[in-house]
Amino acid sequence: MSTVENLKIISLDVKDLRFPTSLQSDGSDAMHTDPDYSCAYVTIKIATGLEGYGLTFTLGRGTDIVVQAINSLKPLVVGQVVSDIYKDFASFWRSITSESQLRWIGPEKGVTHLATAAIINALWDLWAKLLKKPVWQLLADLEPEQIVSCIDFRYLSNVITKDEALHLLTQGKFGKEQRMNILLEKGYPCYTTQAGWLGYSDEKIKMLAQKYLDLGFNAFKLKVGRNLKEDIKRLQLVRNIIGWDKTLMVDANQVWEVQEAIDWMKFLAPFKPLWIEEPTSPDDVLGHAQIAKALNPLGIGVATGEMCCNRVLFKQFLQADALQYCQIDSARIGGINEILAVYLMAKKLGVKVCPHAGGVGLCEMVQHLQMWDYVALSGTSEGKWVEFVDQQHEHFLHPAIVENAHYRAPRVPGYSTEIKPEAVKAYEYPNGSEWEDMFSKGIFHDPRKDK
Ligand SMILES: C[C@H](O)[C@@H](O)CC(=O)C(=O)O
Ligand SMILES: [Mg+2]
Repeated sequence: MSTVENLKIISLDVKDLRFPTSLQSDGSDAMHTDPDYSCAYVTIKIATGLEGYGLTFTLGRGTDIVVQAINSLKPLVVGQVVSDIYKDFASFWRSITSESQLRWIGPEKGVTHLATAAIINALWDLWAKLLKKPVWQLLADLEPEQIVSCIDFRYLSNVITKDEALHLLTQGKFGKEQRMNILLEKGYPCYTTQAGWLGYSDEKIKMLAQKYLDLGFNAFKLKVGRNLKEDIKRLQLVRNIIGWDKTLMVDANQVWEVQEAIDWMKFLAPFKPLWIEEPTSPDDVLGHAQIAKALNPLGIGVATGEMCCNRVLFKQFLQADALQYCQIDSARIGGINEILAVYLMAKKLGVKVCPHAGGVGLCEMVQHLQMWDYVALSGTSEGKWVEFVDQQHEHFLHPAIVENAHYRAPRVPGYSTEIKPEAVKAYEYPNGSEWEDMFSKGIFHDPRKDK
């Protein structure tokens, strides 16, 4: 810790970055038909000039609102001494999430929590750079007491206490070195959603399924939920290509009623999906539990988490057997500190964590978390994957690297969150050069004209 003593945060800057993914229907699903993958991108600078980068993922419109929320939290960050934050990270995290007036517009959910995630992610990037380690290794090297000191256990004690967390983390130390070596050699398994976006033509789906099969992928996720006949046709198309020995997942992105989800999935069951993801409202714990119970005899699990608003809701999903695959998302809840709590609860209750990724920077970040889990907590990658989508990585200075359907363990210090300055200039909304160009060609409406 000595190298980070007395360093003050001197600035926090945030930018609205948007990529025009809706043009090709990249990222489309039954609920989100035209996403422009975007992010609120935070830069935190300390007195030495070192910068930490963090972001939260958005779908285009609304990113400006997250930017505003980040600016509202800024006074709580600028002027802080980083060593004070990292010595008692849980207290700092609580100061951000429980600010007595701002919390009214959350608390710990929605826009304010996305803003928290971007700031907290930047602070982890900074910490890892100060210690010259990738985040996964920083986490793996922290003593159990230090990990626990990052977590706000408020509202969790009926499922996990600090002492239980310490016990799980201490157990996780056995075999850590060996697992680190395996990770460095083999990487961590991933599945892809690249072939599955709902707005893609059948030809494109077939071409991409074949491409990723040839690249060594053995697990594929398809979007469903708009039209049952279409779903059946597409699942058949993809099964024809990948065969029956590969894993298939399906994702409805919250479009169904509870009974509708059960009925629809009975028709998709012959295609042997491993899980149905987000079958209904992301807040409906008991609805998910009902779906999970009904689909269990068909061998289909329930996956959710990418829109689970905080650790408390994750707790209830886990308590109620409402999910079999816990999909933490690196930018939805309040950054690494809160996600650590979810991993610990999932470990205690024996639920597999298969992180959501794919959106801008999500693959870059979440690979670190799952690698830490493998090395220092659950100790296994059996039956687990991190999602992978091959989009927007070219804009990152140190992008996620996938080879043979495995994420390579990042070696560069930080959280892999730094976006190239030229990409920031081109895609800042609405004044970036790419946006100016698209507005001038009439490809998108220029919002500045509405003012
Ligand atoms: C709108 C997003 O692309 C969403 O469809 C992503 C998602 O649900 C997933 O990757 O899973
Ligand atoms: Mg999903």
